[in-house]
Formats: sequence, structure tokens, C-alpha cells
Amino acid sequence: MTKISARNIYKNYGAVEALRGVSLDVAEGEIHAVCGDNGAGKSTLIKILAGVEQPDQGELLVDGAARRFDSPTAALKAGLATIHQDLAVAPDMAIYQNIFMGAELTRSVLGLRLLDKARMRRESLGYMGQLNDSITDMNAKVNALSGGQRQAVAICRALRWNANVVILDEPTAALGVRETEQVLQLVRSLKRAGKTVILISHAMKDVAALADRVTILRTGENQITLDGGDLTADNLAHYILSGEVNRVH
Ligand SMILES: Nc1ncnc2c1ncn2[C@@H]1O[C@H](COP(=O)(O)OP(=O)(O)OP(=O)(O)O)[C@@H](O)[C@H]1O
Repeated sequence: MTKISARNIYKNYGAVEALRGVSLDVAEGEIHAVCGDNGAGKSTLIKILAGVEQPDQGELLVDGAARRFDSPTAALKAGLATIHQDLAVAPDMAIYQNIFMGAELTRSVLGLRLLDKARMRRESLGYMGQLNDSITDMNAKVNALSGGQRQAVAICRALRWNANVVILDEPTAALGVRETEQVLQLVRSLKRAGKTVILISHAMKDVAALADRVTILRTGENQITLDGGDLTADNLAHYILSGEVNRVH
């Protein structure tokens, strides 16, 4: 299990101050949501954790050690996998091909390197079984899957890269009620599997149902962190709308 800290992060885009001294502390094995109104800086913070952007100032700590991710690959190697809203799945390809995309397993036959499809299918089924054991045909094309099932494929790819931290960017946006419930189950399965989960979401109900703690950002700064009994959909909406920084009981 892995814990993640971002300390005093600053990030400007030209004249825009997207992050102004933001900190985030994610304990190992917890589901930690990042919320806030449009433009609060959520995506920028997540891009920094994912190695897509680099901070102007501040530091990232993975299990207490300072790290800098110059690329998404560097973040992935450190065990942080980000699942963006577009999921980056190839709809015309099979589930197992998506899970092993860019990291295909091969075997040697008479000196030739051939794809080891049987092993990829078997291992894919193993990853999928940790998340959603109703998806069993690893040959199925992704375009035949529901939005929630596609999310499962994208998460399996993160598991295949041995990610200990899974960052989910708006995983329930654009999903119906039943699919949203499937995704909530996926996230709970990740936690059961010992993964640390960072969740960016505008869906207050989903956040309240899932998160152990929530960090709320406002115009590039930390507003408040909620946990326990304070973490309700009503409270989240209240703080995001009001901008209040003190707890109201
Ligand atoms: N590439 C960019 N170039 C210029 N400004 C940017 C860029 N990306 C983000 N910003 C600005 O930085 C600020 C923070 O944006 P960010 O996308 O991180 O917020 P957010 O909380 O994720 O918002 P949303 O919920 O709308 O996605 C905003 O003012 C935004 O306009």
C-alpha cells in the first residue's frame, strides 16, 4: 500500500495561477476524493500526480520519499496510474488486448517471438476477477461493453502495470444510475485489493458514498478537508457553494 503527499504545490499557466500552495495527504489504502467548483485546480493537481504537468514549486512524496514525475511513464513506474475520463480504451479491440496494450506478453516458438494470447487472456481474467467477476469473456470487444464495464477494463490495465495508487478522473460522469453503481463497486473492489484511490468528482452523492476523506479546493487553494460524519453530500455541496473554511455542525 502506498501513501501520497503533495506539499505546497504551485502551478501557473502563463498568467493563470491554477494552484497556489495546495497540499494533499492521501493515506495508504484510503479512498480520497478531490472536489471543488469548476476551475478550482483539481485537474491540474491530478495532472501533476500523473506526471502530465510539473509543479512550479512544492514537492510530491510517495511513501515519504520526494519524487518528481517528468512523464506519465515515470508516475506509472512509481506505481501511480491515472484513468482519465476518456478511458483511452480501443473499442475495436478485445478486453485482453486493451489490458495488455503496450505491454504485450510473448512466448518463444522455434526462435520466433509470438504473442502469448492464452496467458494474456488468463491474466486478464485474474485482474478482472478482482473487480467484476461477471465479465468473463476476455475476447469480447470493448465496444460491446457498457460504460461501467469499460471503466473496469481501464482499471485492469492499471492493475496490470502494478499500480498501487489508482487515480480516477470523473469516473461516473456521463454514466446512468446502474452503471454508476457498477463503478462505485469497482472503486470499493480496488480498496479491498489494498489500492490507494484518488477520486476526482463533481458527483457529491458518489463521493459521499465512497470516500474516506475529501479535500476541497477553491480557486487554487485548499478550502477544507472532510471525513467521518462530516462527509455527506449535503455538507460537500454546502462547502463548495459557500466557500466556508470552518466546519459547521
Ligand atoms: N492548459 C491550460 N492553460 C491555461 N489555463 C489553464 C490550463 N489548464 C487549466 N487552466 C486554468 O487553471 C485553472 C484551474 O483549472 P483546472 O482544470 O485544474 O480546474 P478543475 O478544478 O479541474 O476544473 P473543472 O472542474 O472545470 O475541470 C482554471 O482557471 C483553468 O482555466
